Amino acid sequence: MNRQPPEPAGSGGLVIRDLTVRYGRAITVLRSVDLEVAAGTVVALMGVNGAGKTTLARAVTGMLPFHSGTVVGGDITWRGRSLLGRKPGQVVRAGVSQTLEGRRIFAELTVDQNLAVGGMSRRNDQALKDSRTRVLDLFPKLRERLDQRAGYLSGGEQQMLALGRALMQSPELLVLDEPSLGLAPIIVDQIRETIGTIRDAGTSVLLIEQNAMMALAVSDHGYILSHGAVTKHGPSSELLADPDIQSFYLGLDEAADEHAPAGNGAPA
Ligand SMILES: Nc1ncnc2c1ncn2[C@@H]1O[C@H](COP(=O)(O)OP(=O)(O)OP(=O)(O)O)[C@@H](O)[C@H]1O
Repeated sequence: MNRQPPEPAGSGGLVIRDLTVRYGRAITVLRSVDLEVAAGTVVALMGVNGAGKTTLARAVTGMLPFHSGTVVGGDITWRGRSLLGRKPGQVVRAGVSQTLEGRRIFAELTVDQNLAVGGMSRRNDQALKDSRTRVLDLFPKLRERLDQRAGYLSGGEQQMLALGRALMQSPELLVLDEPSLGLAPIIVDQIRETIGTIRDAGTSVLLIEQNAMMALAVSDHGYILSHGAVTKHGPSSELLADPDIQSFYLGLDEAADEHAPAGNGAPA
């Protein structure tokens, strides 16, 4: 496994600086967020429901306008160039793909057709074929079910298909929104291992997760988002040892539930 210290993101990775995002005219959801994903690393973004994790993913992937969201301050650069104002297709062509929260696959299409849709913006047939082979090597279960309707796959297989579809673009950065959501622990372990494999093959990952244990186990660096602001960040090994994070996010303190603030009140 590649555990070299990450290079500074600089021009090689994703750099988010002072990002403020609003929905409509009045709802400010992200406040002056700074975050980096250096090339070749997995970065975990964690936080409770409503902290703003998905909003950050939308800002990166050009999806905010579909949700009446606007970047009102700061910048997001990828390989040294701003992503602000780019449409989702342009972001994908720049090398950034994403999976959406809740495993959104096309249930009526077959596994193979879902993968084909994932590779649609690739013009080169050979590149498409190579991507498909790489994805099926990574997920042998999908190869066995190529002609099956995606809606009949198990939850874990659907998540693998969602990941595989995003990988059809051979992205340099993959943004994963809660890949462990609703999955059994054994499947979560498989997804975690797959994320490590994807990173080792050279794709950086921004992993959005409420499952902090899983996220910190596979990531190099982690960020905690609370009420739209980054309240803590550091190497994942250090966050795993942090008493606040252990008690609130990892459930390692039996009293955590009693002391946990209500709603979105994660420790600052
Ligand atoms: N289109 C929208 N219009 C107005 N408010 C929104 C919109 N989308 C999200 N929000 C609000 O923004 C806040 C952050 O939501 P977001 O989905 O980014 O959080 P999250 O950390 O991803 O939560 P979860 O883990 O539950 O998905 C929430 O209060 C949510 O209600």
